[in-house]
Amino acid sequence: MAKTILVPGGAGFIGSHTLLALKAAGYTPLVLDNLSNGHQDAVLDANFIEGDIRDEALLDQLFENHAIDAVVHFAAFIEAGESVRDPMKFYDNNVAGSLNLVRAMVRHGVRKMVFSSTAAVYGDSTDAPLTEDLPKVPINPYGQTKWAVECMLRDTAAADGLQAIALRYFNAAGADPEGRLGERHDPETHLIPLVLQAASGQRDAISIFGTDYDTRDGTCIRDYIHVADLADAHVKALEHLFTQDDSKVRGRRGFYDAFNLGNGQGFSVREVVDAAKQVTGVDFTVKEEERRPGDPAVLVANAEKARTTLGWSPSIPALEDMVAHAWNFMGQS
Ligand SMILES: NC(=O)c1ccc[n+]([C@@H]2O[C@H](COP(=O)([O-])OP(=O)(O)OC[C@H]3O[C@@H](n4cnc5c(N)ncnc54)[C@H](O)[C@@H]3O)[C@@H](O)[C@H]2O)c1
Ligand SMILES: O=c1ccn([C@@H]2O[C@H](COP(=O)(O)OP(=O)(O)O[C@H]3O[C@H](CO)[C@@H](O)[C@H](O)[C@H]3O)[C@@H](O)[C@H]2O)c(=O)[nH]1
Repeated sequence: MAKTILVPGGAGFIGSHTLLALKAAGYTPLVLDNLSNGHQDAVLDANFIEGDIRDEALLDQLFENHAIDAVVHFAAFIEAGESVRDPMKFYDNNVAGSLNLVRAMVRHGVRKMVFSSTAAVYGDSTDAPLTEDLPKVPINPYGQTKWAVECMLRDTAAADGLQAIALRYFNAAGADPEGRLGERHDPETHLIPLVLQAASGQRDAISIFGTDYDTRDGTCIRDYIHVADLADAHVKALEHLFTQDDSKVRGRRGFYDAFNLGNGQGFSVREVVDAAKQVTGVDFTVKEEERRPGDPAVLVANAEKARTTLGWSPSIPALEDMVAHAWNFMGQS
């Protein structure tokens, strides 16, 4: 029988794309989303429950009524800049929400979780590319909340037999190559969709936040990873969890591991702008502004561990393809 996967945050950008990959791999996803930032119509071909991971009674009801085999947990607030301005909003949703969810899993004997973590846990590291074992020193509350949840999963694995994988995504980008889904954050804060809004005339210009970073052209460098490749990594992570030999788990000992997901290649903000101009053929206005609080200068992944342990490798590594798929989703190509 198909395994049922609870997907909190499945109506969001990465979650909705992952639903397609889960279905294609033969799983039955069940989405739980409070629609604070997601879209119900992004849930294609999966059951949807509107609700909040902080609602203990709802979680109890859900775990009682459905035979859930694993949880793939995307539900969180995601903007690093906003987390600097309103940290408690992030601690409440990301940490208290995840605590409530993990507690419910332990109560109901559901042991397997894949968790959306982030490159932001590494803070302003001078190492590039970043490996998983580097110190976790987030420089914004958002990254801090994600690292707090990772610690909770690690410790709960040791004490209560949870089996958890944290996937540390670098910058999610692109859209479903078949055009069914795309990025619809509102308000949008991410670089690529904003740049494309400038190209399509939906906004007057794009602003570059900071041109005095210690990088090759003074702007921040990020490792952009296609959302379809992230989706695929969740399937691989689940497979890894389902092939763990439970009989070898002594006593209450569980399993916890973390994997970087990126292409291993960094692009500066200016390079992203240039790629968008090339893909769209539009020469839009670019402004230069002050740094945005909470932004590390460089975040580039070493994703070797995900390749060797999970058998994952990106299939759409080119930045131009990510930009083109996002542009296609906007109905512009
Ligand atoms: N977008 C990126 O580049 C990126 C990079 C690294 C990590 N992540 C992480 O990946 C996950 C998904 O990111 P995304 O870009 O798809 O964001 P998103 O905002 O599109 O998706 C998050 C979803 O969670 C839902 N949600 C939020 N709080 C909830 C709650 N309390 N209960 C139920 N549902 C709730 C929202 O409505 C939304 O649908 C997040 O955990 C984020 O921190 C994202
Ligand atoms: O109008 C804009 C928007 C962004 N940027 C810059 O572009 C880069 C990328 O920014 P953005 O697209 O907002 O992504 P990040 O802030 O890097 O964060 C994303 O990527 C992180 C992992 O690296 C995740 O943890 C976060 O959830 C996700 O929002 C940063 O240097 C920004 O300062 C601009 O210059 N102008």
